Amino acid sequence: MTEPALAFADLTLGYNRHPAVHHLDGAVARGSLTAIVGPNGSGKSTLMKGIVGVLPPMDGAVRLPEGTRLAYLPQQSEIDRSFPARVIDLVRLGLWRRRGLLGRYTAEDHQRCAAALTAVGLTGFEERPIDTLSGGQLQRALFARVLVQDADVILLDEPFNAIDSQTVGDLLALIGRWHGEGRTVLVVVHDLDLVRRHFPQTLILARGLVAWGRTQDVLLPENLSRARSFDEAWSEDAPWCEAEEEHVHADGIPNGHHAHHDHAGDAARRRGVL
Ligand SMILES: Nc1ncnc2c1ncn2[C@@H]1O[C@H](COP(=O)(O)OP(=O)(O)OP(=O)(O)O)[C@@H](O)[C@H]1O
Repeated sequence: MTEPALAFADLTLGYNRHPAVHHLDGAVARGSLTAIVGPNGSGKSTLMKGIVGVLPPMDGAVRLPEGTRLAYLPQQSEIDRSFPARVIDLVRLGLWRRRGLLGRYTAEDHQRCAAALTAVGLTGFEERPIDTLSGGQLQRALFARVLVQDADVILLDEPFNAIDSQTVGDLLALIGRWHGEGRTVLVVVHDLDLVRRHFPQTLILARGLVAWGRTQDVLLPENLSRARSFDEAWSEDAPWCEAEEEHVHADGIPNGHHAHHDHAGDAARRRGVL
């Protein structure tokens, strides 16, 4: 079997010792195109941040082959648009691993950025300040940055949120192109019709893993209702549970977060939800 593009080994991620993604195991095949779906607050963005490494694991690990080049687009709400940058500056950021932030750009770099802007339909927007772009135009510029990055693994967090249908179609075409080039792409998506039409693989998350595999095998009513019932079970104010037997290390010492498991995950598990 070829080495996967990335793998999760009993991965638990969270904030202030509150787990938000629990005990995730599995591998993402090289060159696969996967939709990550789940209700609000189910841990999708948290998983993305864990893969990129901006959020270190509370337990377990994300395994990436040495030298993997990652590109990550956070949700638009996390992007600082007030920064005084032009579209071309934003796109050139995709070159920073090769050139450094103050690096001199080569003729090839200029050509690469121009080609990326053409590919996203933003030729002529080079000098535009990013705070003057529409949501769809900003998303196109961010996709141009991803194009320039030339990454092996591409992570996109809700790239179609509040975007007009023409732009959604253009961005989907770019995602299809990356998939055709053998890159591994993971995309957080809310629109299940869109997932069915464009994503061969789906991972359903509800803090724990609900289902993961071929989209037609995974996007089933029973899995979706299991994921939705997580939503109903979740309460920020719920009391926490004690450590669980199966998560005690071989040396008998509980994992850091297990002593304070959140109630929602356990309530859901008791109901056969997770
Ligand atoms: N910086 C943070 N500090 C504390 N808790 C956080 C932080 N970010 C997210 N959380 C919590 O972690 C849980 C998972 O959030 P996450 O953003 O990963 O969900 P999501 O599935 O991406 O949701 P949505 O579909 O609404 O974007 C939520 O309960 C959220 O409140």
